[in-house]
Amino acid sequence: MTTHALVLATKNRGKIEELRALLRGLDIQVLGLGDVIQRPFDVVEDGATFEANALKKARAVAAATTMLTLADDSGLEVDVLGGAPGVRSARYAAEKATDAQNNDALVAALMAHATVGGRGPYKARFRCVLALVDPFVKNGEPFVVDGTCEGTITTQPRGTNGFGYDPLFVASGSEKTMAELSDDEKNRISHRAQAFAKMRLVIEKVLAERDEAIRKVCG
Ligand SMILES: O=P(O)(O)OP(=O)(O)OP(=O)(O)OC[C@H]1O[C@@H](n2cnc3c(O)ncnc32)[C@H](O)[C@@H]1O
Ligand SMILES: [Mg+2]
Repeated sequence: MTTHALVLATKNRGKIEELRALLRGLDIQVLGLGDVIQRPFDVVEDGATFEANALKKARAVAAATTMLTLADDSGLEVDVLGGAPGVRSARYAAEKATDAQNNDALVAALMAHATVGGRGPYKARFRCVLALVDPFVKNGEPFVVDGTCEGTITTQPRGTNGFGYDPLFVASGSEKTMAELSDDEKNRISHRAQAFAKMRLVIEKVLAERDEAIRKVCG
């Protein structure tokens, strides 16, 4: 029986842990960037959409590794901020900002909004686009899926689980922030889980096709 492998085109530890948990149960070995590329490797995320950035990351890593590659581009959209931080979520406070700095910048932006009469609840959503690139599919198109998790932003951070804006995000139907949920609870409702539910079928199909191709060549 063949063991397939897939590389995750992300440097974000939080995403890696969540994607590994979501991929559990598939007959596939999951590798990180550091397992397959032993040199500095940066992809400039200058796309105008999550989709453009996810595709750019997936294509760059697939080209560098020749491996089946899964990339994630994701972020938070806050309605009263016109959809910001959006594609700039990782660098909302500054280039190379920490999660804490981004959270502080988001609270500051909402406080500034409050001083001109705006008030909560601040409707928001997490969005995730996953792109899968198989560099050996002839004339192949990448597979792209998306997922959304609706909620509101609280200006009082709570919880220590998860990553990014999780301490400020309360999913619809929940009282807790994402950072107060267990890993399993977050992985049942998150934007990443919603996207992965669609991607899972695609990965299963790719693996079945590879099994078939391997059987033909290797018996
Ligand atoms: O590009 P890679 O290497 O994958 O890692 P990154 O952290 O730069 O990832 P993005 O460019 O996709 O930016 C996503 C940002 O959106 C936020 N974000 C995405 N998913 C999140 C989640 O599940 N919980 C909290 N914040 C999240 C968080 O601040 C991330 O840094
Ligand atoms: Mg990034």
